[in-house]
Amino acid sequence: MALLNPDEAKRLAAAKALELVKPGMRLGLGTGTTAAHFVDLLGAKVAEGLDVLCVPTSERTRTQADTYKIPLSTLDATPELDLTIDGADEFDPQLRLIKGGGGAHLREKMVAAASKRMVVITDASKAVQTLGKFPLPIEINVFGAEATRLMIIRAAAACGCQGDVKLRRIPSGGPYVTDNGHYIVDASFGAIPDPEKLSTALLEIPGVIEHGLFIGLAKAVICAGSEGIEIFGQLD
Ligand SMILES: O=C[C@H](O)[C@H](O)[C@H](O)COP(=O)(O)O
Repeated sequence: MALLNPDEAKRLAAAKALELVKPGMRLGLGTGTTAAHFVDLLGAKVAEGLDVLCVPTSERTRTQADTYKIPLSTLDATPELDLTIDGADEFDPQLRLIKGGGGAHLREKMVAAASKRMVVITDASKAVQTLGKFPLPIEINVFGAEATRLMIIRAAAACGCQGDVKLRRIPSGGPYVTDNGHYIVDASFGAIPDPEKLSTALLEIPGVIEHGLFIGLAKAVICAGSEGIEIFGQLD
């Protein structure tokens, strides 16, 4: 196989994930550049007559899926899903993830948790031994955002995590606002020695809505590198 660039690798992983989709399935659609390849490929199948019902994890994905006329639902109307396909910012050997680089991790986690299976699609650059090189996104309430940020710093330090915790901003300088109307802080810890402990500690902070650590949710990772596909975990 010819060497793949990262975007070709993402598309290859998305194409492999498409093989898991069967007629009649209720699907969760992830967010991000890798998930967008999956939506493209799924859209082509829907145009050929594939019958699926999908719940998007962001307004961006909803808009993209709409352009293909992919039948869409909500987690309220379709609260139980068969399969979610989504990207990730990092994954480790235990299939723990960091997600939320695109700000969608709250809906992504809710949709993944409502699914029988979550399968992650990535390029090889996302594989790590220890999570944390990618800044951990933490969605927080707008009210008292600075107080919450300081509590996050203290709670993280007690879990062995230190580093900048910064409010995410848009290019014009204002705070980034999620689809849910919240802010995000990005925590540059470098390494997260105990993701389970950090997860619990963060969720105990009243202003924290949801963080981007996905633990025990991904059943498999389809990882495409310059030489082809590697599967971690169980695809079915
Ligand atoms: O909020 C965004 C999501 O968690 C994405 O799935 C994640 O950031 C990976 O995105 P990409 O496929 O663009 O690297």
